[in-house]
Amino acid sequence: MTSQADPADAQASAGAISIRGLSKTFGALKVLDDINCTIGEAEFVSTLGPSGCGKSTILRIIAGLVEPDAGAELRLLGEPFGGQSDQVGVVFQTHNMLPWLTVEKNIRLNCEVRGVARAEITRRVEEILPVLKLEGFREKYPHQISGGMKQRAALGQTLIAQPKVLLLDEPFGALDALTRDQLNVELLRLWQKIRKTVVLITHSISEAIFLSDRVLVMSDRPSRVVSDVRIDLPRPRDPKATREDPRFGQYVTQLSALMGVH
Ligand SMILES: Nc1ncnc2c1ncn2[C@@H]1O[C@H](COP(=O)(O)OP(=O)(O)OP(=O)(O)O)[C@@H](O)[C@H]1O
Repeated sequence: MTSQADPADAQASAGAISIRGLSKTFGALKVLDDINCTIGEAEFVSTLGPSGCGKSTILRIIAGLVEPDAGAELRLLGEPFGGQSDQVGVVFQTHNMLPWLTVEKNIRLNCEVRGVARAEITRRVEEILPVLKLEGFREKYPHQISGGMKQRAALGQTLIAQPKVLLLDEPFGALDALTRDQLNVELLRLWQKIRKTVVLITHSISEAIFLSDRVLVMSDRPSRVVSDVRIDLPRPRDPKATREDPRFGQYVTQLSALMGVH
């Protein structure tokens, strides 16, 4: 995404996601106020902002789950938005696996309902399960696996449909700090392999820095993009080396100040 002050408008249509003049009002509550940004293809962008500022609302609009106010110009992969799209996959904080299906069957389901051929679904499952470290748990039911595994399976449910854009709404937010750190490392490894466009919502400044190419900072409601920070840390990123890089600390200081956290 580019900030509102960024003169990259000419390249807007080249991005995976292009948002111009996006506002959203729920009744009397103005949540989003003229959001403008572009997210490039294969870019990993995180969004930070105060609680309730509208981060999830932006994601839900991109996912076609919420209507923006009139006047917004939204493009997905160069095309005007047209509601929900197969090109977009979403993972929320809480998984939506069906309790009566195994991990594998839950993952297959997203393709089965789309009419993908059985053999092709099997091919994709065999590719995805090892990447998500779920091979040994394919026959387990959701209640038999840990919270971290459930969120990995939720990622699998989305990835199997091969979306070009991945929207992650605090996917590990409900997990303990250690599991969350581990899953972030795995997410990064996965992203380095699949290189999809990712938009992540998080409350964690260090998580945003560790994972992202750019971090967008939003203001309080009515919310705008107040800053767009490019994270210039080398990839692939090793957790220890990245956190020990002096620039990591500088980004923490910069983003903390922007967030009003001192
Ligand atoms: N469908 C809806 N109807 C009415 N109000 C809504 C609806 N969805 C969101 N809101 C309101 O819009 C505001 C922004 O909500 P949103 O969930 O997008 O914020 P957020 O930044 O993701 O919050 P958090 O960081 O706490 O998860 C909140 O005040 C919320 O109550």
